[in-house]
Amino acid sequence: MSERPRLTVLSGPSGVGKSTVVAHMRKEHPEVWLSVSATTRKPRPGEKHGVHYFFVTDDEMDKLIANGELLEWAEFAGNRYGTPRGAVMERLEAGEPVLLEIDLQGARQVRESMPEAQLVFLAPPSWEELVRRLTGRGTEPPEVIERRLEAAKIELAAEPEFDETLVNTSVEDVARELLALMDVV
Ligand SMILES: Nc1ncnc2c1ncn2[C@@H]1O[C@H](COP(=O)(O)OP(=O)(O)OP(=O)(O)O)[C@@H](O)[C@H]1O
Ligand SMILES: Nc1nc2c(ncn2[C@@H]2O[C@H](COP(=O)(O)O)[C@@H](O)[C@H]2O)c(=O)[nH]1
Repeated sequence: MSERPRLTVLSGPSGVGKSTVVAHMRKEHPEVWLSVSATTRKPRPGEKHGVHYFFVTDDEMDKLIANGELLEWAEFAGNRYGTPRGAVMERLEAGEPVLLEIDLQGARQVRESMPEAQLVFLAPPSWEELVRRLTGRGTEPPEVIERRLEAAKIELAAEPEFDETLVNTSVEDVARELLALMDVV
């Protein structure tokens, strides 16, 4: 029997460009399966239920957690986020390359429960550029940006915990590097 492919976790501070890199990568390689998380955060304009996230109520999130349906979950900047366990396990069993885009707390939980997982940290070229990207995205009010930047300081300090670090200077370059780490190309 062939070895089960490793699960890859992509983490990094809010605004570093995780979603941008993953979207670019999946345009060329749709066979990379990206887990759709559940979240209590409200949708941003253009975000679709079941595509970008499963947008759930606090009660629904409580139930997902209580029923053990999440592989990992965390509270991040005032909202909860979690990875539905069933879909991830199905895809791994089917031999597909599986990617999770989650925060540091979630990455640490995956490391505990699935030590074979590959943890990749996406770093900004500089702190100033991270602030510019997060602010420039224009999706969060100033107080939420502040909370996310506070979290970013902790996340950047945790970079040595990861197996690999990619610096997001060029979306194209990082997408290529991530594909190589996932053994897709
Ligand atoms: N290499 C890059 N150079 C310049 N801008 C970039 C680059 N990568 C991403 N961006 C821009 O940075 C902003 C944040 O990117 P994105 O939303 O992908 O970040 P994220 O890490 O997924 O954030 P979050 O964790 O909050 O979901 C977006 O406006 C995006 O267009
Ligand atoms: N621990 C988890 N973190 C997750 C999950 N899904 C997304 N995230 C991370 O949350 C922050 C904020 O995301 P945003 O969409 O509100 O900007 C970011 O770091 C995501 O990677 C998850 O299932 N578990």
